[in-house]
This record gives sequence, C-alpha cells and structure tokens, in this order.
Amino acid sequence: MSETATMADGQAGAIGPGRLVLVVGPSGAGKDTLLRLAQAACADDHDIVFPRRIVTRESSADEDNVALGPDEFRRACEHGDFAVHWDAHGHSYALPLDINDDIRAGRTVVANVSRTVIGALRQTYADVVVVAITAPPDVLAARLAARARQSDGNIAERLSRSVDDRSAQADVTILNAGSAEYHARQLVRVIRNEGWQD
Ligand SMILES: Nc1ncnc2c1ncn2[C@@H]1O[C@H](COP(=O)(O)OP(=O)(O)O)[C@@H](O)[C@H]1O
Ligand SMILES: O=P(O)(O)OC[C@H]1O[C@H](OP(=O)(O)OP(=O)(O)O)[C@H](O)[C@@H]1O
Repeated sequence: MSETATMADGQAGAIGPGRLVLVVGPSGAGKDTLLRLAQAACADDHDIVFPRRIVTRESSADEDNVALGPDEFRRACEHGDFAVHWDAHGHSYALPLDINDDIRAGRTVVANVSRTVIGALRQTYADVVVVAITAPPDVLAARLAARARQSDGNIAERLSRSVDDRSAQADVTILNAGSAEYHARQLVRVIRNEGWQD
C-alpha cells in the first residue's frame, strides 16, 4: 500500500490563525456522514469552511468532491494547486490551496483527510485539531457492505487498511455507534470549539 503526503507550503506551524479541523478514521466509520450533517448545521456561519476535496473518482451521494482524472490530478499537483495531497485505496485525494487563505483570514477549515498526512499538517498549520471517527470492526464491515459504492473496490481490502497510530494521534475521538445526528452534534461542538461531550 502506498501513500504520499506532500505539503505545498512547508513552513513549520506558519499558517494561522484559523483552525484546521481534520476528520479522520477508518473506511465506514461515518466521516462523510457526520461531515455532511455538520456542514448543514454550520451553513449560516461563513467563518466555518468545508472545502470540496479533489479526488480521482466521480462525485457521489456520499461526497460532493471535485472529480479529476489521474493525469489532470498530476498536472494540478505539479502546478501547486493543492495544500496537501495523498494516495489511498487506488485513488488520489487533495485539499485545495485556497484553504490557506481561509486559515489566514481566521476562518475554521474542516476536512476529511488521510491519517497519513496528520503529522505534516500539524507541522504546517498553527492550530490543528484532529477528530477521529471510529466504530467497532463488525459495524464498519456492515456499513461498507450497505454503502456499496462502486468506486470502493474490494471491501475486504478497505477494511484491512492499517495506519501507523503513532502518526495519527487524535485530539478528540467520537465513537460513532449511536445516531448519526447525535454524533454530528458532537462534531459541531468540536468545530465550534465548545465542550463537545455535553
Ligand atoms: N451513526 C450511524 N448510524 C448508522 N449508520 C451510519 C452512521 N454513520 C454512518 N452510517 C452509514 O455508514 C456508511 C458509511 O458511512 P460514511 O459516512 O460513508 O463513512 P466514511 O466516510 O467514514 O467511510 C454509510 O452508508 C452511512 O449512511
Ligand atoms: O489513510 P487513511 O486514514 O486510511 O485514509 C485514506 C483515505 O480513505 C478515506 O477516503 P475515502 O473517502 O475514499 O474512503 P472512506 O469514505 O471509505 O473512508 C480518507 O478520507 C482518506 O482519503
């Protein structure tokens, strides 16, 4: 399995003062679901930004991503259009460079990223909060089977993906085993920097 984490702007902790909230976790944990609900809850707050990811797969009901072909993605990468990019599950993913403008303007940027890029992002941004979304293994398997997204490829391979936990330490962990609405409210409280376990 290969992943790459490449930063466009590598000055340690240089980019602030806004917060970068990273939503991470295994496939099927519910990252996109909680993000969609949180985005809807924050729709009126223009200081909270949910950037569209760039992914080498079609946009779907699960994620409203910008879809690029592999060659276009590579050219955009070489052109310096991405704040960060990585490869996983046979796809390439990126966050757009303009998140840096939002963060410099003091806005909060919320994004679903690979656990493999947390270390690099913590070094590059001044205020990073990592939110791990988790669920028991049997729940992950059932959810991925039910999601049945064609671009997911082999579900067993998705489930078996492991990431070095030392590089992926979370500030907050949400065990997404209750209702999605309840856990999305927890995520919103983290995004708003409020007490999240109330
Ligand atoms: N709290 C929850 N309760 C029940 N089903 C959920 C919950 N959270 C997510 N799901 C479902 O699990 C599947 C995987 O969720 P998704 O958000 O796509 O996960 P991820 O982005 O982490 O891979 C989806 O079909 C989604 O509807
Ligand atoms: O390195 P990892 O932490 O394992 O993450 C790898 C990738 O998997 C997820 O993407 P994707 O949206 O394709 O999958 P998911 O929705 O099934 O998690 C996540 O957003 C990362 O882009």
